[in-house]
Amino acid sequence: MSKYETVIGLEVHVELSTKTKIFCGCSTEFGAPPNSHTCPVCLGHPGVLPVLNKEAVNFAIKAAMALNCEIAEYSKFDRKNYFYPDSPKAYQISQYDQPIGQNGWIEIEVDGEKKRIGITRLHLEEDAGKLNHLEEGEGSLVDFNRVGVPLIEIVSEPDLRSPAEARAYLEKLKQIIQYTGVSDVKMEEGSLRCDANISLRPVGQKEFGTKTEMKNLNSFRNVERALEYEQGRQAEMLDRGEKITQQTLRWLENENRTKLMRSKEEAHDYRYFPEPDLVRLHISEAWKEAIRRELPELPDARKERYMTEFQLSDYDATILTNTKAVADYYEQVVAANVDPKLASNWVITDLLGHLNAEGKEITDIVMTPAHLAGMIQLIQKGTISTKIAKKVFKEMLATGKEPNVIVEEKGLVQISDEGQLREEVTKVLAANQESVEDLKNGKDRALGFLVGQVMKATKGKANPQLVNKLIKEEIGL
Ligand SMILES: Nc1ncnc2c1ncn2[C@@H]1O[C@H](COP(=O)(O)OP(=O)(O)OP(=O)(O)O)[C@@H](O)[C@H]1O
Ligand SMILES: [Mg+2]
Ligand SMILES: [Mg+2]
Repeated sequence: MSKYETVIGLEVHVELSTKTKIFCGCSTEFGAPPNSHTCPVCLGHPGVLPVLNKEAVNFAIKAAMALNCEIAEYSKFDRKNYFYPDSPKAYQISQYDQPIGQNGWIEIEVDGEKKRIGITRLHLEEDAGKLNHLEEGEGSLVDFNRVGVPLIEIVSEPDLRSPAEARAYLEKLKQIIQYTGVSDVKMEEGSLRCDANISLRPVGQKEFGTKTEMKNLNSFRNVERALEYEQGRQAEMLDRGEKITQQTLRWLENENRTKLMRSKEEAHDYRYFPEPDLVRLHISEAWKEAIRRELPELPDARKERYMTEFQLSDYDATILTNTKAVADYYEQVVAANVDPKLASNWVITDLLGHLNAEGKEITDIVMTPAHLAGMIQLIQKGTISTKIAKKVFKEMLATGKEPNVIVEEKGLVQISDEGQLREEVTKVLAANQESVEDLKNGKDRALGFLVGQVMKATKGKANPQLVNKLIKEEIGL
């Protein structure tokens, strides 16, 4: 047992997938040539005025609701002043004392234990530009395409107690946001970013210790690693009797350590003041209701439903509801009147297995849910065996053709004709006398072998149950 307790709070920035920026009509598209999506408003030219993008507000409210936040009746924007080359105005329009959402929570599960993590606030703000640092001494380039892309910042309570909990929180947060559809939450494209705050305190102490904040965390794995590193560094300092100073640190992934960026500023350093160019927002009950009606069923509820409605295990239901796209796909398969458990097996083992191996998303494939459902129906009806179905499945993925067409074209219909199969069985038995003897002497494994031989002889098309029965009949078991 460590003598210190770890305390972690995360700040997560999520880019909203509106078509245009938060205060002007520029496109938010990712990957455009540098500075091609800019205008006098997002570049902060003199005399221009911001116009609030209503969709960004709708998205922020939706996300806040999904995170169980109270939605403000009145919300306003504030200027956060700082100079840095990524910000052409030298201030960021953000929200200070009246954020869109407050007092929310999400539930995480680590090592089978469930825990609620509080969400202090969710506010709207504009993104900054992107700096590209050249070689040492060569300077930096700035790309303002990202300036003014709408962001929500989600600040957690310092409720997390380990790097593993921090990771579980991030995964859950990402999942919920992704379900709401307000962002694509891709950390690798920067549409989800995380700053991690961490402090240690002697076990049993009430007051929190002094925290440090880490930036430049570009994957969930790195968030966890950086927190583990910083937890160790702080513990060693405390062991030596040293004081932690409040600092902002940069995570150096390749060196597996943090580096000082700056000693941390306080809120008053930013000279926050109300944004004079934007009116206060009034979020009426009717507005809230309209958005609440658009909220989809969220991951936890959906998982519970899969367990009760489809009788799936906790494990299967968790995997199927991990992303909304997969859950939707699965449900469309089930809706076409196929056995939910069988559908679950095909989606989890075969479909997700394929996507994993190919590094693809479910939206990238040509096999529709109706096709998969059709194939499972062919198994249920006994038209094809499970073994043949694997071939059909591959073919559906490769060509996007309907299962019936594939079965027809390739002549894959299962042989269930007793006469025809008995002929095959007799041949196989004659050619494998040794196994026949083994089977007579009670070696059951020989049966599997003999069935396998018949399957082979029929190129997998024989109905295995029938072959089983016929072999036993022929041997007289
Ligand atoms: N002693 C502490 N140890 C660990 N985490 C803490 C501690 N105190 C606060 N935190 C966490 O630090 C985060 C502070 O985020 P917040 O956005 O409020 O402030 P900030 O980082 O100072 O502001 P900025 O947005 O300008 O970076 C929260 O997630 C909070 O839970
Ligand atoms: Mg913050
Ligand atoms: Mg911060």
